[in-house]
Amino acid sequence: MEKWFRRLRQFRDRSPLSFRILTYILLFSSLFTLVTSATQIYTDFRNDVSLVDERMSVIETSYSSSLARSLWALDQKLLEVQMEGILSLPDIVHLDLTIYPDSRVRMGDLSTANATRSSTIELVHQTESESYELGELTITASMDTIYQDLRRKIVVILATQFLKTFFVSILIIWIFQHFVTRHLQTMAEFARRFSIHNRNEPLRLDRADTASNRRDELSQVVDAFNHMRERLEEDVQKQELDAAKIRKLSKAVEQSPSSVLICDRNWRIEFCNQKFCQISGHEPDAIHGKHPELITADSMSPRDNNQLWENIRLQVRRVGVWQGEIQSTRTNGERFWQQVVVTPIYEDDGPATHYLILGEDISIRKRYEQQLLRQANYDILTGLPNRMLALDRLKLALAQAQREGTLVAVLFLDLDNFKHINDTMGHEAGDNLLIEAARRISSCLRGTSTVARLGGDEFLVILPGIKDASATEQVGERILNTFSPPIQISGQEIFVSTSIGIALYPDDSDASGNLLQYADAAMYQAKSQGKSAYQRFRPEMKAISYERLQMESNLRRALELDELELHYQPVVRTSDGLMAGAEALLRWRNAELGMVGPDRFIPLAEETGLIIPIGAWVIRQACLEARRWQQLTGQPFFIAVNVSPRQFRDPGFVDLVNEALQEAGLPAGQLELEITERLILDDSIEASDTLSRLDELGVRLSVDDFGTGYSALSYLKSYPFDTLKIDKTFIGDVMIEEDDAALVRAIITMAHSLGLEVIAEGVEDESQTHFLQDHGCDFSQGYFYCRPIVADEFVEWIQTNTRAAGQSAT
Ligand SMILES: Nc1nc2c(ncn2[C@@H]2O[C@@H]3COP(=O)(O)O[C@H]4[C@@H](O)[C@H](n5cnc6c(=O)[nH]c(N)nc65)O[C@@H]4COP(=O)(O)O[C@H]3[C@H]2O)c(=O)[nH]1
Repeated sequence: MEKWFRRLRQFRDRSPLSFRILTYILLFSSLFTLVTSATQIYTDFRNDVSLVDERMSVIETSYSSSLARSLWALDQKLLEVQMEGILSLPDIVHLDLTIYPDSRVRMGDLSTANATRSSTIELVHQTESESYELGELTITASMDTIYQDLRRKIVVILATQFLKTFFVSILIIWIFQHFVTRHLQTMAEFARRFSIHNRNEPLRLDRADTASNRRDELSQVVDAFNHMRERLEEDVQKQELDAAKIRKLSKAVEQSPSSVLICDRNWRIEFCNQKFCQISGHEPDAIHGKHPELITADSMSPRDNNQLWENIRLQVRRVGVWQGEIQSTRTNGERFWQQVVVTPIYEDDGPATHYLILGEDISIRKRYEQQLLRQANYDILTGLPNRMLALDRLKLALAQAQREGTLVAVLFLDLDNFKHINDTMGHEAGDNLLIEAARRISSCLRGTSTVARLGGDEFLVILPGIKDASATEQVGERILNTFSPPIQISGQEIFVSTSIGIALYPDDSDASGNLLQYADAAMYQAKSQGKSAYQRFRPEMKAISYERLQMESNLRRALELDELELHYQPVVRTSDGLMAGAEALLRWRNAELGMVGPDRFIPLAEETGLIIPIGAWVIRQACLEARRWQQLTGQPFFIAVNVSPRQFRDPGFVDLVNEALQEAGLPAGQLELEITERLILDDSIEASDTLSRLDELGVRLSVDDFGTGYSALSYLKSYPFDTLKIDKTFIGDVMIEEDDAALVRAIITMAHSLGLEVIAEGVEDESQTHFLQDHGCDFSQGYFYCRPIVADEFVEWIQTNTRAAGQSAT
């Protein structure tokens, strides 16, 4: 028994649901069996009792009249027989016959019956007219058999029903266990094991894969599980994708090149990225929860700072964005500029939940802008206001003078020997000279005056609020005096003077443009009258100024109108006077100005930049002519062309030379470019590069006017020169001045030792040719041989020269 209980307990623990179902089935089926069996038993019992009653009633109907007759007839024997007959009937155990008035007959035994049931019959004799009550018979039936039967039935039915219920329950339990519970346990186990990390295995039940199985509820639950698993899988994958996206986005924000601040709805900093920390110097923890106004707090007063952030807040709320440039301070105290954009972040359609503050360090751009602004208004070299700012100041001064009834003086200054110094000592020296000149001019003026550099070596001085014109001349005098002491440039003492032109408002003009123009004209006048002087503008100077302007505008159209022409001066071999080449020299034939020499218009062309197209025309034309003459004479021939510094520095210069050679079909070795010493002394990388590229082309390079500059002879070794041209000033005096003769001898020797050929320029008489021949000068050029002549005449000269050569040869 104990064993059975143990097993039952195990079953209960292992399969509580089955156990409970078993219990319920047992309980309910037992109850049900009990009720039905009780009903059945009761019904049977009632039937048995009815049988007894029926039997009593049969006795009444069948025996009452016969008994009454036996009594009427007083037939005791028959009466007993009849009563024994009744007593023999089933269950009838006792009869009690009462005979009126006072007799009684009893038959049967009542003592053995535990439960009885009685019925009394009236015994009446019926005649035709009367009826006589003779007595009554009480019949007692025993109920013991019925009750015994009832008990037996109860026992049998209960036992069989219980057993049946029990076994049916066991069967149901087994079926339930086999078909349902174990699968439920599998599902439970699956659900227990199921997690985000263990979600790949689908749920499968250990049962046959039949059509009916596939349709049943368990399959539906399995499908639901697997569907849930797939959905979860999809959700997890989506979540992983979302997470990856979020990771990517947050990395992008974190590593963004712009600084990022994210504030909550109350403008408290929640997040800042690396860039923000890097540019501001703040640590994320230190600013967390603080207001972003801290980024501008040290750059302005607390009031302005509050105002700024209040404006930002209002604009972001009204317009949805604020952007602007703000100055911030790094934690190390350094100021910097940021381009800032502030926008709200919305979630769905609700109000702003956060604010995004994007910043970009624009300090470099700001500096650049300030620099550009400076460059637009100031001269980079000297730091003085430039032409634009000077004009602005002049206009302001004029307006003020008009209000106050005062005078304004405009002084136009030009350094007298700047060009020469720049040419001979190089750019750097020229720059230093300009800086020093700016300093000296400024030192002569008071605070309200303006000194500006207009360009090149031109300066402008504006003296506002003058009461007396003589004050202007005093300033002019002071400026002239300040240039008296020599200036130290490149280790040398240089004397520089300036020429000053003065125009006065309102005496000369009330327009700023005119005042400048008049002061310029006065300056030219001062220059032409011996330099280092100042001149007040006089109306007749307008004409001179006009002429210069006229020349400039004419020169602009010279190329177009085909007014330029080249003259050629032969270069001969000094030893025999035979033609070796020619130098192309530019002339300008103008209808109004007549024949204009290069000394008059080349500086203007350089100043205005016209030298670039003019110089290009010269090189092209010279190459074409050289090629033509070579074809004509059949002799090798070189053409020398002058190159001005501005032309040489033009980035397209080498290409131009190459194109000119290609167009003309002239071998590069037959073109010689004459370059002044100034260019070479300016040891910029560009100059060196251009010389090398020209050398690579095969073009010959010569140093023009050698000896006039502050020659640093070392350059002759560093650069690819082929020829050295001794300036005509030395040749002119070679027979008179022993110094010059010695110098020329030395130049020839030195050039030869460096592998350079020498051309003597400005040979005017025969004695000079002999000198040059004696000292081995390679080539000569000068009026002695031929003046510069036009192309057609040059062809004739070639023929004459060739003929003369032929004669001297025979
Ligand atoms: N007193 C004297 N002078 C002589 C004698 N032989 C030649 N000359 C002159 O000396 C100058 C020589 O040219 P440069 O030194 O290159 O000096 C040239 C050159 O620097 C420049 N130039 C001429 N043509 C051009 C050109 O096409 N481009 C550039 N950039 N400059 C040019 O103009 C300067 C003056 O040219 P030009 O007036 O033609 O003056 C020429 C020439 O006419 C002589 O025996 N005695």
